[in-house]
Amino acid sequence: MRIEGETATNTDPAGRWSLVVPLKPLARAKSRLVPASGALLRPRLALAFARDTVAAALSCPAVADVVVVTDDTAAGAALAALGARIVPDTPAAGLNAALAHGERVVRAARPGAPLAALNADLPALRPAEFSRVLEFSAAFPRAFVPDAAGIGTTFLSAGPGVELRPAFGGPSRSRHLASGAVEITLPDIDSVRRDVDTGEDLRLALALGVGPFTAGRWAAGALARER
Ligand SMILES: Nc1nc2c(ncn2[C@@H]2O[C@H](COP(=O)(O)OP(=O)(O)OP(=O)(O)O)[C@@H](O)[C@H]2O)c(=O)[nH]1
Ligand SMILES: C=C(OP(=O)(O)O)C(=O)O
Repeated sequence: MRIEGETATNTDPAGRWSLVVPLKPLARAKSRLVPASGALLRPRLALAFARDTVAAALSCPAVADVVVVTDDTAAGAALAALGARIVPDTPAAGLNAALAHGERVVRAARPGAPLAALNADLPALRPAEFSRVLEFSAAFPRAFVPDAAGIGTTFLSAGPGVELRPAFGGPSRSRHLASGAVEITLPDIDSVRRDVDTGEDLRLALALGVGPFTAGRWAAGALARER
């Protein structure tokens, strides 16, 4: 596992992205999913969502690296195995503090790179759709993707040298708009907008087509429920 404190110089002429992915400790993550998943499956699904999100992001040619901000050691190890860099969340001060911390780590390592925050609950994320979002975002100092409900945010970008100023949590779409970030209204980016908070969100993500980790977890859970 790579740890905070490692340094690298930004010699990437292609202007590839660094992503910051926040992940709550699994014991507390995706609490709204319990009615659909049950208490046992919930943390496993939360990790599966993060694995599918990180794997899809890392497979985009425009992504140089993914930094996951988490205090969860087991989740960190699983995501490091996919190629993510893991940064501890301490002192734990909530989602936006975690993103600001990740931003500082990324800027120290790759000061001239574009940077974006990406939520870890996008199990249907498709690399082709996400690549289009990244390409589009590169034209603006700050840009964001509203979630499927049109209330929250799944992605927020900042160009080289631009502060991210994350304002995630609840109705963050209006906050990001008010902060001057450009709302990305590209067609056919459903997989980037499909965050999963509730059982209904999960049903819609499964219909869209989730990645292998979530598909496997959900199938195993269904088998267990049948027994
Ligand atoms: N590192 C870190 N990540 C967080 C924190 N709070 C939320 N996140 C992550 O931020 C993203 C968006 O959060 P939510 O959609 O609210 O996910 P959640 O908090 O697991 O879900 P609920 O328990 O239902 O609120 C997810 O990737 C979460 O794992 C935090 O305090 N620290
Ligand atoms: C974190 C967010 O909201 P939610 O918890 O509803 O996914 C957000 O969209 O900023």
